[in-house]
Amino acid sequence: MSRTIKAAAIRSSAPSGDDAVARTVRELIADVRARGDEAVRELSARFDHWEPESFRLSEAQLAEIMNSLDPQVIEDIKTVQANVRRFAEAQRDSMREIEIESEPGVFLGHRHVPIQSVGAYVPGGRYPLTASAHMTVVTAKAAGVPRVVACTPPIHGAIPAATVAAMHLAGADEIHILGGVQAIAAMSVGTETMTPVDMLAGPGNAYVAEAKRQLFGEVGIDLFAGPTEILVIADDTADPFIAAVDLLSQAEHGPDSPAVLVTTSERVATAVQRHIEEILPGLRTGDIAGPAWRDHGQVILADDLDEAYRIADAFAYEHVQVLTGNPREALDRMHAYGALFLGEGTCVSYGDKVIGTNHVLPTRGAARYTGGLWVGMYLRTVTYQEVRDPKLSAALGELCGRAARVELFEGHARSGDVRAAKYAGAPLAWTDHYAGADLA
Ligand SMILES: NC(=O)c1ccc[n+]([C@@H]2O[C@H](COP(=O)([O-])OP(=O)(O)OC[C@H]3O[C@@H](n4cnc5c(N)ncnc54)[C@H](O)[C@@H]3O)[C@@H](O)[C@H]2O)c1
Ligand SMILES: N[C@H](CO)Cc1c[nH]c[nH+]1
Ligand SMILES: [Zn+2]
Repeated sequence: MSRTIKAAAIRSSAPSGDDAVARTVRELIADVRARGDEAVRELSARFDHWEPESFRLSEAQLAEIMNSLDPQVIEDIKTVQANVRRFAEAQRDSMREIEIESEPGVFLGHRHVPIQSVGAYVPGGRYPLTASAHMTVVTAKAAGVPRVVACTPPIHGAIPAATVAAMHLAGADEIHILGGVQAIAAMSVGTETMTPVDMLAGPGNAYVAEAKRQLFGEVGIDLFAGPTEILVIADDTADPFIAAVDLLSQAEHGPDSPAVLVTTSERVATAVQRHIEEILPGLRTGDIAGPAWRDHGQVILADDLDEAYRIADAFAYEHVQVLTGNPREALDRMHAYGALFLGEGTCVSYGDKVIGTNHVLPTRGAARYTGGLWVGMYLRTVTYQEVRDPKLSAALGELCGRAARVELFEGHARSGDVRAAKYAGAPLAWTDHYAGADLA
């Protein structure tokens, strides 16, 4: 029976659609819908103190930003984007297009067709999330999306140069310095200066995630990728200092980012908590990670690893780091997570920043029903069919006629009837259209 040693003061919950954030977001979307660019301008000024002549960057501005950056930053962006692209392309190439001949003369197939326009949201209210540009834009381009509109907010009134460079190098077709609900709404419903997109992708804070949730249907969305979460599973072999550092790595995302330790070792539980208190005062973002750990941090003592995996599955967290003697075991034992980080050699920060898997991952329980962003989310798997053998079409027509009439669909039934009549001379009760036709 597990024992909670440190409980969360506040529990994070899935968005309900009727809380304060949801109400604010509803009003902001309605405003952008009603007043277009005028509303976008006002909201950008209100929330981000950002009132440029144009939110969209010009070619000249892009060139200036690229030239302003340290060449090492550009080089690193290119290296990471190559890692993200390599994995995304391998995933894309694993998606087979198929065509089967289900019966002689009957062909059924599916193809993967890129979505035609995508809005890539790259968060940045608190800090520049440059890596989210790799994850959203590089992956969309690997899928073959022809139009990628990338939006990111200004940071403290300035353009986030490295993020813009990452968007540009990733192949974004339009880059706008615009954040929050106003960006999500503008890309979804369109304004005088923004042509709407077909799908939104990318993470964001609670406002951004809620805006995507409310606009889903009108546009496609990738997934619910809200405030970051981390859960560490540790047995007695784990290094508690590494566990503590890694828990805080995600707690620094925001005061609403939960960090949970599930361990089978009382020694590890105690040591991790001590190390966290030691590390926090020296962490530049300790003013965020501290409250996150205080209000959302949990330490749970499990009887054994079986129970630890069960507890971790129940959390269905975005990131699960496995610091145990046999970390690969988690691949078979766990079911609900956004991404697994197996062993001490890797960590969530590698996934966030450099290694090549996608860091846009499900939060707040969404891992129960979806994985993270990947190239397949930008592709629509669409089917087609063709019947080349008239005899088989006639047989299908008779079957269709009977099946449709069971459901009282007379119009559907007749589409089957006419083929049975035209190709096999079947008698028709409701028309003499084919009577006497040459059926050779
Ligand atoms: N799940 C994932 O895959 C994933 C990946 C990366 C980042 N994240 C999350 O993204 C988030 C980034 O958050 P952020 O805030 O730094 O950037 P953000 O870009 O998501 O949000 C900034 C915007 O929020 C809007 N905003 C701020 N306060 C508001 C208010 N009171 N009302 C209406 N709008 C308001 C502003 O317009 C601002 O432009 C973090 O929570 C992080 O954990 C999640
Ligand atoms: N942990 C975030 C959600 O996976 C992604 C990220 C990017 N940069 C830093 N962190
Ligand atoms: Zn992170």
